[in-house]
Amino acid sequence: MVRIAIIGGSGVYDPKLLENLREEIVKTPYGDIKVKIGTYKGEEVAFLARHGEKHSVPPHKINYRANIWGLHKLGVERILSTSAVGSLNEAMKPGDFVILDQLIDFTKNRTYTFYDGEDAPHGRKFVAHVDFTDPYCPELRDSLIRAARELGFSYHPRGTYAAMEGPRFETRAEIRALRILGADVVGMTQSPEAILARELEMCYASVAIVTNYAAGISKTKLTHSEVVELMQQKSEEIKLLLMRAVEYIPKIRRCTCKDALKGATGE
Ligand SMILES: O=P(O)(O)O[C@H]1O[C@H](CO)[C@@H](O)[C@H]1O
Ligand SMILES: Nc1nc2[nH]cnc2c(=O)[nH]1
Repeated sequence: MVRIAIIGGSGVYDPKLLENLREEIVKTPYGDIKVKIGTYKGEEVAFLARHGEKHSVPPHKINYRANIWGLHKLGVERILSTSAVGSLNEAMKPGDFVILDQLIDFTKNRTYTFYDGEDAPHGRKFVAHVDFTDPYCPELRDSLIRAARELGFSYHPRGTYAAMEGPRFETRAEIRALRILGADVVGMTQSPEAILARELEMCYASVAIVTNYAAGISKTKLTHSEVVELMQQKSEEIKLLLMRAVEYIPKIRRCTCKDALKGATGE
């Protein structure tokens, strides 16, 4: 059973961090996913490229439900992910790591749940309203924070991520509004990825990498190539951070993520 997975976002397409790699196609009610499975210090770890290995899938077209359902089917309990973000907070500068602790969802046209009642294409045909007060697993966040601190990286132990529909970048006015609402960084993929993991009682955390200042703050035009270029510059640090964090993930889950459905279905 693979207990830990890494979801690589923009700029993180191959699991060069793992050894003895094999590829598995996992069938799910939402479609099949392709997962690479390898080992790191004897621990089996699954790797999934969020946008596909060639970044062919835009953020609003990602099959988030197949991805998360497929990892759950493999036995994954803990998911670490990367997110390339724009920063609205001067203190969070390009190249910084932000261990997200909060999320505000402004996406518009995604599929946000597995619990579609009678329409659900699997046996979980019940209604469920899960608690999402704290969207990220405290134990995984602690593992990422400890790793970033020990590696001496420039990091922020918490940050609020505004999830935008994309695939365009934001207007000046949208960023002005998001700052008023308390967002620190902005991206396009944390919703529904984080909520779907919680709905299957999996632990989830994301390390955001600031690739640019957001629209209206940046002095230059926003480009995806700038995002990928900075992610490539940071690829070694990202690999070190993720692997050190994997080592620090507690073997026993004492967080409440594993009980997310308790009380959620009204039973
Ligand atoms: O969130 P990840 O997958 O890192 O991707 C980020 O990079 C792309 C924008 O350049 C968007 O998809 C945004 O969400
Ligand atoms: N939505 C959004 N996603 C990003 N990913 C990297 N930079 C940005 C940005 O400025 N806005």
